[in-house]
Amino acid sequence: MHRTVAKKFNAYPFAYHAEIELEISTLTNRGHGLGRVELPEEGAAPREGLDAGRADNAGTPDKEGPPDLEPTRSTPSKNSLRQWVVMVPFCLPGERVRVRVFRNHKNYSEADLLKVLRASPHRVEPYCALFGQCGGCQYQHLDYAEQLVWKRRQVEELLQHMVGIEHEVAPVIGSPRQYGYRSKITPHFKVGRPAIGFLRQGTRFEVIDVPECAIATPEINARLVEVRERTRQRLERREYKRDATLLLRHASEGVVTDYDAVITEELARGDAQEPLKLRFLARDFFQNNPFILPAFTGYVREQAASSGGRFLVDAYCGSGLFALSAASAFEQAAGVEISESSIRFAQENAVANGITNARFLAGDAAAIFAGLDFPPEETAVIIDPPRRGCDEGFLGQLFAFGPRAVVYVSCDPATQMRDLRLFLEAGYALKAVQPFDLFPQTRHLECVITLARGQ
Ligand SMILES: C[S@@+](CC[C@H](N)C(=O)[O-])C[C@H]1O[C@@H](n2cnc3c(N)ncnc32)[C@H](O)[C@@H]1O
Repeated sequence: MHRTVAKKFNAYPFAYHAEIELEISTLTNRGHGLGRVELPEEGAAPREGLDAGRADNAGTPDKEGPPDLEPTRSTPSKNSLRQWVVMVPFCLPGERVRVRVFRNHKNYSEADLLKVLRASPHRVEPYCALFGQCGGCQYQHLDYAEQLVWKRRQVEELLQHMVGIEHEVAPVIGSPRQYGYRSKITPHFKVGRPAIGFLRQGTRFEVIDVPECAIATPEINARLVEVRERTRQRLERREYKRDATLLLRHASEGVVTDYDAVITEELARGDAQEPLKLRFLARDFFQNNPFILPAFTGYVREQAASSGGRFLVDAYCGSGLFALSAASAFEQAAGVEISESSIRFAQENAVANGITNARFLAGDAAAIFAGLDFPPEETAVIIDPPRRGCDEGFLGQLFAFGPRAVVYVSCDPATQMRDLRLFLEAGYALKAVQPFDLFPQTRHLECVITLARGQ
């Protein structure tokens, strides 16, 4: 793969493009294979294939930053060898691989996969021809059952490393569809470039052309042909003044491309009721895997309701997904959300679905607690914040209110675990950890944790 050569290459411990062989032992939460090689202690004679000098080879500034999980620090061993971590995308635990180093960091190196010398029994043929080039998917080469095993392990390790506790993590609930599940894609393009697609794996700025996306619904892919052609013609006519992002969103109305379109998602409910019909603006947040939503919302409802509370708060409620799917299990429900358009639709969705015990407030999540007339000891709170997690102001208000139970839904278990520490310090006990795979073939996962206030 061609890389832009710009800044000075740190050539310790490997020369630029040094080729090495190693065993992959685990996956990082970026979905990269991680292996270790033995290095002589600094000061000992360099070994074959290692360049302990500091050559002036140019480096490769276009790779992503350090992994979410710090690799284990190199530790000296008695025989003057030490372990050095090497990260390699697209290879699997148990594999022996030949790789080419493109960057050395202070305590680990990054490398590209050249050859799988001994394959994992879980290696499968990727479905998409662009797998390995496109930054969207990390796991198409790993069989689905094993993807779920590794996602569960990722949550277990985060609990141990970030929270310092061992707690049972339930097996990950998989998606009924493993390809063709995404109901929203947002291809990008850059003015003056022909590619319309997604970021190249490992880069932050380079867009690769993606004519078809294996994880998007077939309906989105059918529409993508026409959307790409129209965009290409407009690019040729120089109609765009700046780089942009297209939207294709699949809902009951079909596939829409207008950010301001009002669209409807139907959510099947297990209790023989009519499906819940949720309307929202195409530009606003809505979960992107509709196939897993009945199991996902059913679990969140059951966790909140089984706490024994009579009242429900849904913080970061969007267009009302959790509040409205759980409202019938409570006397009253209240939702809060910063997007005014989402909250307007949440109110309209309550009326349209004949739900009379739910009310919604537009504002910062922390605003829900002022004037809330629910008794805290009889209230369950669902929280589903953006990737960055909850802010301290919200958590302070939540702890001051002190609900009997909290069901914390997150698409980033690392920020969720950071917040979990604060819940434990505030006297909450961890009751259940249930990951859901809303994002098959990718490193992402959704995790639901249930907390109860200590007696
Ligand atoms: C992960 S989404 C969850 C939405 C909803 N629970 C659902 O599943 O459809 C997070 C939501 O938090 C909202 N949000 C972001 N910052 C917020 C804040 N400070 N206060 C309240 N809502 C916020 C976003 O607009 C978004 O709708």
